[in-house]
Formats: sequence, C-alpha cells, structure tokens
Amino acid sequence: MSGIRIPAGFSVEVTAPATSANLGAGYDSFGLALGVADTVRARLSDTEVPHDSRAVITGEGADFLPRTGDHLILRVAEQILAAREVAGGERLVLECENAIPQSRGMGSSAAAVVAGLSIADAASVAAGLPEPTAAEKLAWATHFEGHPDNAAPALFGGVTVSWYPESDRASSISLPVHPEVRAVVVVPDERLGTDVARELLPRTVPHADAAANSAVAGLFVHAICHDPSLLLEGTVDRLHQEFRRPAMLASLERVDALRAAGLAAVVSGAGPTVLVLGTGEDLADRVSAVLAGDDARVLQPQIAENGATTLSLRPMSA
Ligand SMILES: Nc1ncnc2c1ncn2[C@@H]1O[C@H](COP(=O)(O)OP(=O)(O)OP(=O)(O)O)[C@@H](O)[C@H]1O
Ligand SMILES: N[C@@H](CCO)C(=O)O
Repeated sequence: MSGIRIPAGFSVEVTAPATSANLGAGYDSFGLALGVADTVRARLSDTEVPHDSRAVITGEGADFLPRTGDHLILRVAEQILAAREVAGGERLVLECENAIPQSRGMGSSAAAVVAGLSIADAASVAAGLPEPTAAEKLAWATHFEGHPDNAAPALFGGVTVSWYPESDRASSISLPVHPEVRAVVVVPDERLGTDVARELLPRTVPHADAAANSAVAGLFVHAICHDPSLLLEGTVDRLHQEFRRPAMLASLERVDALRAAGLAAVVSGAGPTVLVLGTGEDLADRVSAVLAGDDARVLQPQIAENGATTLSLRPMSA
C-alpha cells in the first residue's frame, strides 16, 4: 500500500436502485432504474471487527445473505479500495436496509455492486483521491456485474442503452423517456439465479431472429422516447425469453396473458419478475385485472430518474 488510508471517522450513506434489464429485445443492453432502492450505511470501525459481523442486514435477504467478506457489497468495496491502494477496506462495517428482492430479475446484484462501488468512491475521495469519472464507475460496475445493462441504470438512473465500443470496455447513454411512460412489476415469490437463467440460452441463434431483434430494438427506442403506443410491438423478443420459459413457466404465462390484453409485458432481467411498460395512472390496476387470482405482487414503482446516490458524507476527523 502507498500510505493512503481511509480516515478515522469515515462514514457514508448510499442508495442504489432496483433495475430491470433487457426490456424485451435489448438483451444485455437496455435497462431502466426503478423507484425501489437499497440503503447502505458504511463506517470505518476503529477496532477490529469479528469477521462474521461486518454487515447488519434488515429487509430482503436478511435471512440468507452472508455477513462476512463474502457479502457482495463488502467484497466490491474492499477489492476496489485495494486496487487503488487505499488501506482500511477490511475495517468497513455496514448497515444494509434491503428493499430489492434478490434473484428475481430486479437487479439486486447490480445494486449491491453499485453500493459497494459508491462506498469505495466515497472512501477514496475521503483518503485524498479524485472523484472517479462516470466512465470509471461504469467500468468497475460492469467488471463485477459481468454486463452493463443493470449496472448503467443503477449508476445513472432512467432508461439506458449500453454497448461495447471495445471488447473490454462498456459505454452507455441515457434516453429521454416520454413523460407518460409508467413501469409496473409483477414480482413472484420464487427466486431464479441469473447464472442459472443464462445457462439456458443457446450459443448461437438463427440470423432471422437476430435481425428481428435488432429491428425491434430500434423501434423500442422510438416508442419509449416519443410514441408509447408502439411499446407493445417494440418489446417483442426472440433472443432470450422463450429459451428461459422452462425455468419460469408462470412468469411466461403472465407475459403471454398481459400481451394478449395489449400490455407491453416482458421478462424483467433474467426473471422471474415481469415488467410492464405503458401509460396511465391505472396501469397497475389493469395489470392486476388481467392477472386476477395470481398471488405474485403487483407494484408500480415507476421509472427512477436518478441512479445511485451518496446521501451523506460526514466531515472526517484528522
Ligand atoms: N443487497 C445485497 N447484499 C449482498 N449481496 C447481494 C445483495 N443483493 C444481491 N446480492 C447477491 O447477488 C445475488 C443475486 O444476484 P442475481 O444476479 O442472481 O439476481 P438479480 O441481480 O436479483 O437478478 P437480475 O440480474 O436478473 O436482475 C444474491 O444471491 C447475492 O449473492
Ligand atoms: N441481461 C441479463 C440481465 C440479468 O443480469 C440476462 O438476461 O441474463
């Protein structure tokens, strides 16, 4: 280490939003931030902390997420601080208020990664390093998350399109979303790990399917920015959803029923949550009416304009 360390008394509170990736045809590229967020308070302990009590967790995942350095937020924060040669990462302790359900396709891992990154950034700045650029933040978040479609909206909010200008560097832009577009999610109790869902995808797809998706992806951008009446046609996917049907039969049945009723429903991320995009304050009611008798939770969290926030950074003691 170069002698840079997190100062005594360091304390920060960050939030990171849930996200929905793919949005139909934009596999591994499109994503949006939702108005549900995890809140994490981190502080530097001035004494050694028992390894298994570094994270106090309430809310979603409190019964099964690890409390040690295996905890994703701690692991990300520590590894980034170590890469920057900032000492003290192993003495960070967390209070996590989790609102995002894990392994449901609502970007919980991206939110955890972005929370860890935000803590590492705040600690680095407190130690005297410059504030990282947006491009550096996306690079770190993509490094840990594996793909940028959840990471970009978790960092920057809104609806994002991500791509790889170089094979090892992701980039993203934010779209100017039509003000009437609303987002509803249908969240089942069942969990499905992203790694399991990715295993179900074929290594290659027919050229016609790739061509169809690229046309619809272009239409989606127009629909969400300018003409929400085209969202149903602009969310037809041929690259991922059907391949994953066997792992989430009930979710694909919900997608089918909602689309048959004219609502732009897609699998959210790797599932099994379903995302519905549309207009009107009554969108959640219309979704609930189509899914009458279904026990999955219907929520209308809206599209969040903002991504991760660093809520408070107390002045550091010397
Ligand atoms: N708040 C959190 N704190 C610590 N670890 C978390 C947290 N949220 C998610 N994780 C880790 O990420 C895993 C879930 O990641 P996974 O990619 O399977 O689902 P997801 O991110 O919710 O879904 P998707 O990527 O499809 O939107 C959890 O099992 C846990 O290991
Ligand atoms: N694009 C990703 C999102 C989940 O991380 C997938 O569908 O596997």
